[in-house]
Amino acid sequence: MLATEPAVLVLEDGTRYVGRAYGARGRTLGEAVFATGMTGYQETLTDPSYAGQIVLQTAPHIGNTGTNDEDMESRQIWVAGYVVREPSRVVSNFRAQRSLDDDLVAQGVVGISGIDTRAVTRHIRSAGAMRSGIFSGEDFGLSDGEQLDLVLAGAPMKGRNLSAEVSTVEPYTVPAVGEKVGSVAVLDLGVKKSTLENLAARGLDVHVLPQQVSAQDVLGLGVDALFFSNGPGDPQASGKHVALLQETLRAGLPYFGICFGNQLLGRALGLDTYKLPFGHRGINQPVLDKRTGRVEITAQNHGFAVKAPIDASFDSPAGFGRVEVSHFSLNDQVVEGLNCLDLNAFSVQYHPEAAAGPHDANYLFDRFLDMIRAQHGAADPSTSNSQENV
Ligand SMILES: NC(=O)CC[C@H](N)C(=O)O
Repeated sequence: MLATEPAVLVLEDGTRYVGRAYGARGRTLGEAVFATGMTGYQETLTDPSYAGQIVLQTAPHIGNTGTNDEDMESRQIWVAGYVVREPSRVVSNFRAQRSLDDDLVAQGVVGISGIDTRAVTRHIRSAGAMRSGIFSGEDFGLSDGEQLDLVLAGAPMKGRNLSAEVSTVEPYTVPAVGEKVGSVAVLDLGVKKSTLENLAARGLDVHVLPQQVSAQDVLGLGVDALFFSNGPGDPQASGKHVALLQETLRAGLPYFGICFGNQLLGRALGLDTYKLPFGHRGINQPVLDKRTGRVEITAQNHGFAVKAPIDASFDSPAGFGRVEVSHFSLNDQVVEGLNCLDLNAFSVQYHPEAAAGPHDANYLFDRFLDMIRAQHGAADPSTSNSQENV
């Protein structure tokens, strides 16, 4: 049943959008961001990278296919709040187990419906990402000024470290599927299930580690490579993960990173990261692979980016040899991938696991596997390129 109770979305610049209560009642605070995917709302909601964010869906009709246990990208919904135009009145799909509204209520996620999310998106695109709040139930009765004060008291995304909130508490292993090729340590900064499945499907034993482990813990596992996952928060606030990565790179451990893992490789190499005006979130973002000249249509979800020249290779300011931007966005030339020319390390800012989204970039997992295989094949790793140039 759709609610007729009122709710309001308040942005930090004082803009207010009145709609209807959706999901749990109460109040919630977070950075307002828009996602343009026409599909994949369950994967979006359960992507830990959205922790601390109130997500607006530009697709006007949400919830049509309900939710199920298989499409969870992690153990729960992570968005701080959810803004939609029109929740589906019926759930219609053979895989549906519950309605989206059931999940939002059960997990205490405050939402709002009846909002012209495309209008809010246009506002955010010109004014920039902002702190925001959704108020329903008793909190709808607070005065406009009280609601705005609460929004302004909320934590800005810039400078925020959220890794400990989303990471696994205990390490666990996802076994290789089929013939085992090697093993990889995954630092869980908010990892998605489909990433782990993509790694395991390539014959890798996947050792998922809590975010607070040390470089010694990682190196002590004797794995063939290290992977840093996607995740919420500002890469500038993740100094200890950057230091860990620098140490394992110096030890010659091959590395692949996705999204947050791309930003942290950038910082480990001595590059800066910065906050984008309103981020890239959607499943049709065009990226150029400079190596092949091919355009990939990619799934993206990032609010920060690495600062680096996109046209020519350069020296890593932190002394890790030559580096090149491997991929960049064809919408705004933002860095979308890094490749170390003197180390076995690369990363992308977008999502080759693409859940939901196109599979154009899935080859990157194969590239990682090739890197691990090559490392296995090296007669003596201590004389490989990766050691000489660090
Ligand atoms: N999906 C991600 O890993 C996001 C990385 C980072 N939190 C950002 O917003 O840019």
